[in-house]
Amino acid sequence: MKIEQAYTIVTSPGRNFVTLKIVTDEGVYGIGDATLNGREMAVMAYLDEHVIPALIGRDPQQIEDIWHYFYRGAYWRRGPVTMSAIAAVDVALWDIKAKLAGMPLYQLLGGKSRERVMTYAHCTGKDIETCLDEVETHVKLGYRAVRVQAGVPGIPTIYGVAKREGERYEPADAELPAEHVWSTEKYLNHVPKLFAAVRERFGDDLHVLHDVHHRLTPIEAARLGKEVEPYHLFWLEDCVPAENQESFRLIRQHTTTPLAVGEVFNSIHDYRELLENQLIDYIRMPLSHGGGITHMRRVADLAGLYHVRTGFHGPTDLSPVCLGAAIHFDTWVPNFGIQEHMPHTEETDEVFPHDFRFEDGHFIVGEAPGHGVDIDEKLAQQYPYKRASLPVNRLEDGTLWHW
Ligand SMILES: O=C(O)C(=O)C[C@H](O)[C@H](O)CO
Ligand SMILES: [Mg+2]
Repeated sequence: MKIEQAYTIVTSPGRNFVTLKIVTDEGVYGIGDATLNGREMAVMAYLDEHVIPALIGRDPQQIEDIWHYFYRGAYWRRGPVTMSAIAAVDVALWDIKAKLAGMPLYQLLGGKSRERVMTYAHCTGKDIETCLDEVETHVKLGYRAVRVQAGVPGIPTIYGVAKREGERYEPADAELPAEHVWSTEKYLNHVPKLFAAVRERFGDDLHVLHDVHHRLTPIEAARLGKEVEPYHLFWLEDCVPAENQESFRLIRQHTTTPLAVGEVFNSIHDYRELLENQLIDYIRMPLSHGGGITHMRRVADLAGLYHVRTGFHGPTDLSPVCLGAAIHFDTWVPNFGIQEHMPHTEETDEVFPHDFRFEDGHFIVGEAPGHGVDIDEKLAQQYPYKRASLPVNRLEDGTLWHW
């Protein structure tokens, strides 16, 4: 069997997505998500120019060899563009292999470790009250876990909170990066009040999560982790930028609040010190940025040695193809923790028909052979690419900060 054709498809049904389709000489095909929010065209060019020409003619069943061919063979290892391109190939090839086997992907990975996949919803509001009302709505929808992000007095625009009430939150909202203002002091003084209010209104059973989105220094993160301990968070996410893995030692020494890290990671090496020194509790790297299933399996196994569980990134900037593959992975992986769920628009769901379903706060994996997600290429053409950039943050004095 040979790969006869492979091509990228860019579509924007509400936001941009890049998809790789690989077709075999026997007519079986697979698809992988190659979306890298705000840098879509870089991955597309990498695939079109450097990967696809070298894929044609290869045996699609040799997933492992193809992975190493593009990882080692590039010479320039790692990085989000390279690893997203490799991930798209890898997920498409696992899709093909599972279709050839006539099995849903989770069976090929080793079968079910659970019947359903617990998800967490995004609950946001311009202030604490509005955010709590959002929590109530999501609890009524069946969610057992919620991520809470509320506006902070004195900070005009904040990560996770839509600009206008009733609007969906989508951070890549302008052709060129919007400039936001950040104040660590205002944030740190305000955010513990949010968790106190959530516990006061919803009691102890609800899992409560929060995303700091890389904005603190280690000592500030240590303070926050310590202050929110009484509210028993499920996790505190990305409390500092994580290039310096060693910095988590300081945070860890001060707090028992569980830590989740890695949505911007793309390699097992980004995690090595964090895991081996037991500095975190959840890994977040998504399949579509981290080299696909082949690589993520290794990261999850390494994490398992240190009692660390998965909590895959799942915002709308990962396409339903990534989400569908993640739900198979979540259904199989022994050290599963939770799956992020930020619903796609109806238009996106129409472009990417899928067989996973959402029920009572959980995803239920589908039984179709493969990863169960397809792309309607004709419909995809109706939504042309539109350049969209993530914002940047500046401190109140104008200093460029982490967004
Ligand atoms: O979903 C999350 O936890 C995020 O932090 C979402 C990111 O801001 C988003 O993926 C950026 O593209
Ligand atoms: Mg995040």
